[in-house]
Amino acid sequence: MSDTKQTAPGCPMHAPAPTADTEWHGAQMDFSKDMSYGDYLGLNQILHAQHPLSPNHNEMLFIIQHQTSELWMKLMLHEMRAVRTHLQGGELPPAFKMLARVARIMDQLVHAWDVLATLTPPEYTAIRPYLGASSGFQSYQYREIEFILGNKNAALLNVHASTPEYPLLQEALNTPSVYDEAIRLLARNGLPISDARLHADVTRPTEADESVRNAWLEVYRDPTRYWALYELAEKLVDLETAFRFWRFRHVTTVERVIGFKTGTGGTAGVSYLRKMLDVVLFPELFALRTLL
Ligand code: HEM
Ligand SMILES: N[C@@H](CC(=O)c1ccccc1NC=O)C(=O)O
Repeated sequence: MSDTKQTAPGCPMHAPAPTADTEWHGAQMDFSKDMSYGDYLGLNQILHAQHPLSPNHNEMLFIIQHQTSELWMKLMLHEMRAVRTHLQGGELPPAFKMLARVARIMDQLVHAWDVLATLTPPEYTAIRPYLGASSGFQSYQYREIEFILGNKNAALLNVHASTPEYPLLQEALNTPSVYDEAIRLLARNGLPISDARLHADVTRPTEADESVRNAWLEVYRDPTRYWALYELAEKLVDLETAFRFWRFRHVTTVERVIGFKTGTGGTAGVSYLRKMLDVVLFPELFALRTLL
């Protein structure tokens, strides 16, 4: 490990390591040969990846807000891919554990907007010209999250054409969503699902299906008989609810900061983001509530 250790010259956070005879409550002090905290976590890469382009003080907040969001998104994807595999295998307890974690990560991202909301319009206006045409619209991890939850849109792949992420996103588009797998599980548990739904084009966004709604309705009318499916449904509702809050905080924060300006990504801005509030990921799980 020692030959991979790097130093950051001139950085006060990375002063020379203390000598081996320095003692503090028995703690190991010399990591010239052993893997340290920073080595394990790759902090040299992470903490040297903030490169403000403007002279404005507040750009650091903007950068770190997005970088931390992307890290949490990475974990969400890691968990959701595993959820999908567990649903395929009918292993519900581990899937529940992971779905609960994903919903809490989404909650974390919802609350993170409180930090960014301290960025005022004049502060952001000082940064915005330096952003060029870059925009969260180009976040490939966000797009993969949308895809894995079933909000597929092949046209949006074009943003990533000729990037290393393109094949990954293409695969995400072509792979059944977590919700598709939940519906297959309903069918495997003897609940009648239409052939049209079971063989629906997985590259298209989820469309409400009557047989799926009726299947979930049966689950909700007899929870004790279908307890695991009932729990799965509620976990999915938790996740969609948290996602809706995220979208809402995004659009309200954007309106607060840039008003109705056109987005750097080329969309109309707030009116585009408001349209996205109408997206329903798991339509039947919400539709059935009116019927109970
Ligand atoms: C001051 C802060 C922010 C502003 C003014 C802002 C503005 C916008 C605008 C106007 C759009 C529409 C696309 C465009 O034309 O650019 C957008 C999309 C997007 N933003 Fe932000 N945003 C902010 C912060 C964030 C943060 C912190 C994230 C977290 C990663 C984020 C993630 C996204 C994503 C994923 C999209 C695409 C949404 C979709 O297509 O449904 N944004 N943003
Ligand atoms: N679309 C934003 C720019 C923006 O927010 C942004 C730019 C670069 C990196 C991340 C961003 N955040 C989310 O869209 C705007 O129109 O001001």
